[in-house]
Amino acid sequence: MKLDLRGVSVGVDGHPIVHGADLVVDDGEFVALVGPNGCGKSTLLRTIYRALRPAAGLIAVDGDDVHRLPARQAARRIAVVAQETPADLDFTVAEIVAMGRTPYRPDASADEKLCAGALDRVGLAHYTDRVFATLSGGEKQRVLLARALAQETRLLLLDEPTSHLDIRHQLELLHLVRELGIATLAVLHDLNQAAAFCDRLYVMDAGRIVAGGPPGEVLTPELISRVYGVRAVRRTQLVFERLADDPLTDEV
Ligand SMILES: Nc1ncnc2c1ncn2[C@@H]1O[C@H](COP(=O)(O)OP(=O)(O)OP(=O)(O)O)[C@@H](O)[C@H]1O
Repeated sequence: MKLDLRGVSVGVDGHPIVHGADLVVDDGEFVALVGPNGCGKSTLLRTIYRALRPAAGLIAVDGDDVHRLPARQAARRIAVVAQETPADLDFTVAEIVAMGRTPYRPDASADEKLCAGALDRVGLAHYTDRVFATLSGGEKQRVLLARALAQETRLLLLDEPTSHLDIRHQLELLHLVRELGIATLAVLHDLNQAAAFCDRLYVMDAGRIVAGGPPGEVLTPELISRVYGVRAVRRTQLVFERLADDPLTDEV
């Protein structure tokens, strides 16, 4: 599954927000989209998952224009964890995750197994009967990732997927996404995390993509200073890793 954006411009309510964005996510790649608040990251992502239409340019998934695909076909190709959580309806966690199966012909027992597996992967297997509205922000975010996983697409879009998560769950989520091995485009704010987990990243500034490539090449102090208006300095500080990544722990 390949995502390919060519010259995508987007306006909202008559205001031009994104200008001529070129962006590619290859099969199996984990790509981050970073940039200052208000630069247009969510607007671009929303255009990829069809919440907005581009004013110009083409968004292709495996060569097909996503905005011309029937809704069900698009939903079989693209799963989304959006920034805004859905209205706090009275659905249970199981019902929310099962929504990921909507694009497919129902198969009760297979669907149930898939959804249970997806919830297990985000560490919420025991939450099936909880009412979604009663969950914490971080739990909601993980349930919505489970719904996206249950959708079994080859392309995953994530808008600030770690914003409500504590440091352990941030690492778990990023690790999980990387392990999925499916094409993923994620809006991230933490540049160190983006550099640690992503194959490549794109930097947006004022509606334009101003850089793209492997983190080590793109995230130079010069670029960070120009785009974010801060100085980037290498200093020793606490670095967080999953316990499972710790070689000492592995030996135990
Ligand atoms: N309806 C609208 N009318 C005018 N401007 C809008 C409208 N919707 C969004 N914008 C503007 O578009 C710009 C891009 O917003 P967007 O949410 O895409 O940014 P972002 O990069 O995702 O920001 P953040 O990091 O803060 O989430 C912002 O300046 C926002 O105020």
